[in-house]
Amino acid sequence: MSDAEQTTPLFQIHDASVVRGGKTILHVGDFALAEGEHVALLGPNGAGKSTFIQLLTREVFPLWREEPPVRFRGQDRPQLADIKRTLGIVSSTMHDQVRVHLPVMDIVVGGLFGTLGVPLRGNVSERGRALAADALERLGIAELAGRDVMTLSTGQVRRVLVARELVRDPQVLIFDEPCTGLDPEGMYHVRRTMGTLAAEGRSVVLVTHYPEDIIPEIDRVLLIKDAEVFADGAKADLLTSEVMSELFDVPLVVGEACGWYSLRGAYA
Ligand SMILES: Nc1ncnc2c1ncn2[C@@H]1O[C@H](COP(=O)(O)OP(=O)(O)OP(=O)(O)O)[C@@H](O)[C@H]1O
Repeated sequence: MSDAEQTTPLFQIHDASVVRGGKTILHVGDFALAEGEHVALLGPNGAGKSTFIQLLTREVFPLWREEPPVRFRGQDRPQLADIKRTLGIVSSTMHDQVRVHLPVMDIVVGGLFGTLGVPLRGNVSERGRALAADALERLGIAELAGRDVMTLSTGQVRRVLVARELVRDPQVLIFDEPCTGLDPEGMYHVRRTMGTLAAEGRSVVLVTHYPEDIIPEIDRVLLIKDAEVFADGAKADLLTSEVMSELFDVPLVVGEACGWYSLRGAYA
């Protein structure tokens, strides 16, 4: 990689406004994410977090500006295929679609085709199956390969969906509220999975309502409130009782232990 490529951010946003029904649902002044950098987007319901992610994935477009508001690796009109190859996305939307009796191996191999299972005419090479087996192994769920996905717990399905993204070897993993609906065991494993991927050198972009999801590897947090970037900076500066109370508009107390954060209500 040349020096110029190394310093070009993975994503760059400048003066991006997303308008729906005559209302600005997100405005971002300036934001840049470096290659390999991790960030957590935190904020209340309806703040604009998912819209922010959709700006990056080009599922929504900002208002036109003379200077293009969103750039991917310096390009203002990137190929969608390049973005798709670079990003892996784990969200509850995909989880909701897991309603078919298929072996876990087929679900994971399906990631190579962008389908939920292996397409009828899909020709799965030995290498494809080996990639899928390797992804399952790295996430510590190799023993699930032959299981019917419909028989798994919610937490196991979510990790299978991470493996499904990993077969394409994306440099960036976006986790959109990955722990929603999971019990403590499921949360433990999903958070550990995020740590594994961060340690492999991939960017982890996390969208969450809860500081508990922010793994120690993520140092930067982007707080979003009322369709604006409320703050962008170091976790140690922003995950404080004062800032969280202001972000969520209720009195809250932040705790920290061994790089992990927690949030509880400050009841009088
Ligand atoms: N197509 C649309 N038309 C009108 N309003 C929309 C549309 N899409 C999103 N919104 C509104 O934009 C705001 C931001 O939505 P977004 O999904 O980005 O928030 P979020 O922070 O991800 O919320 P949550 O935490 O609840 O998932 C919300 O108030 C939502 O109702």
